[in-house]
Amino acid sequence: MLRTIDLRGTRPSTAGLLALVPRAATDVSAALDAARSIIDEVREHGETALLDQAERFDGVRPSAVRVPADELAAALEGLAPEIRAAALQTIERVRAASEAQVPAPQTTVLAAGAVVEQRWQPVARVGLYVPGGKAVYPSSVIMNVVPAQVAGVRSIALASPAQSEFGGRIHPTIAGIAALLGITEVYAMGGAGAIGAFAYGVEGIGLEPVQRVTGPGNVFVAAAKRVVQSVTGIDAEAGPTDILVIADDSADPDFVAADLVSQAEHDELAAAVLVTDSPELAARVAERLEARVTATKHSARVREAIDGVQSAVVLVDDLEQAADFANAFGPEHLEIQVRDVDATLARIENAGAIFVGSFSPVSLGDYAAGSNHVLPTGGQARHASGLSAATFLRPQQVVRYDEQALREVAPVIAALSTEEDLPAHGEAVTARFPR
Ligand SMILES: NC(=O)c1ccc[n+]([C@@H]2O[C@H](COP(=O)([O-])OP(=O)(O)OC[C@H]3O[C@@H](n4cnc5c(N)ncnc54)[C@H](O)[C@@H]3O)[C@@H](O)[C@H]2O)c1
Ligand SMILES: N[C@H](CO)Cc1c[nH]c[nH+]1
Ligand SMILES: [Zn+2]
Repeated sequence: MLRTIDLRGTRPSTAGLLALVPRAATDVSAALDAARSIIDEVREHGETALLDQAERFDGVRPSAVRVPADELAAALEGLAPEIRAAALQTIERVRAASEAQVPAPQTTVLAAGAVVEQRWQPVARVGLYVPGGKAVYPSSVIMNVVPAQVAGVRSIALASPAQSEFGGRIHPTIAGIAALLGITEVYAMGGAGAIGAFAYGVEGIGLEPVQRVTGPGNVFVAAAKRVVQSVTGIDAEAGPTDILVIADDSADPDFVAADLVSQAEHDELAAAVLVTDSPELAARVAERLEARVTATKHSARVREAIDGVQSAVVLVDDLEQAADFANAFGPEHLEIQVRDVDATLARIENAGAIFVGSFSPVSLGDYAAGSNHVLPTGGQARHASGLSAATFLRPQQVVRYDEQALREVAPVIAALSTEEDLPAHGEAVTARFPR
């Protein structure tokens, strides 16, 4: 069960807190070498490597990596009505929230005839990863595709691992929801190989390199995204899930336990952390946790995650210290279940997504809140953010000066170019004003 980190009576510095933050023993950096060699195989041997890797890691050899159009059409046709309806509702909510993430273009007039515009340009082509190992993630199709479409990305490719249960095809619900969203370029490939295929392209199957790879995945997927960052953009390292709950004695211990188990269910490497100023609450959560871990379907996986070094109950003196710890941890998901939620919320700087109050569990955000569930893990939320329409957009500056506006600023350019000993820069301006 959860180990205890007792911070009561201490006031560690940020560096001190960072050293105490629980993290999995197998992290992204530990998976880098494996990811790199898997990517190299794909660069060298293309589709054959992807088929070999499916056989090796997914236990099945697909007949081809590219998913044929008729398979997508059949999957769309075969979507169960309740799944189709749930997907459509999620799509509608995620689309509405994603539209609000598109920044407005700006025009700044610095003087008469001197204008700097800022426009938001979508990346041209993206590769979206949808996990499918220990669990399959049709919801991640929506979380990837919708913001890319809202941003105006022209070319979208999607990948998910081959499933042995379906003879090497991708999971039919993933195929069906991709088709529902109008995606036609889909590949049965998983893990680091899929990320490498997106980054470098695969000749022979028409897979052209992408400019950005996004989507969640296990530690190998996250490591592969780190490896390919020099050739393609990524969203964030959205690897093995974590949840951190800040709770005081007003929280319902069963709600807290249920939420910790819900995210531990993803992966043995998932982190479940409770931070509380109430030892009584900690004890009651531990009781409920034991009952829930024993009863839940994926009990062995959940127990391994909860028992892992990455999971803990952290005892603090007060909720200010709880917020300091959360900021050092940089959780993917932060839940705040305390009496005065806004006071704690105001102290939070770092989190992928924040779930406030007793009736906003992480599972809500996983499927139906309208927020995006692809979020930075492993402390990356200290500097990165979750997937959004903005992930697929780049600000570009457009400079528009007329003759008079350039003439007015010419002495500034002359002074600075002379100071930098780059006189040709100044001459490019004076050439325009010979007299
Ligand atoms: N942070 C987020 O936004 C977010 C969202 C959803 C899920 N997740 C995480 O995504 C992950 C999903 O993992 P999954 O395993 O179910 O699916 P996955 O698709 O991420 O991983 C399966 C693939 O991993 C590769 N693989 C498996 N074993 C390997 C090995 N020993 N060496 C090299 N490669 C190997 C294979 O290529 C396989 O196809 C979980 O960790 C979950 O927590 C994160
Ligand atoms: N909790 C995951 C994000 O870390 C997302 C997810 C998808 N399905 C279930 N959960
Ligand atoms: Zn989840």
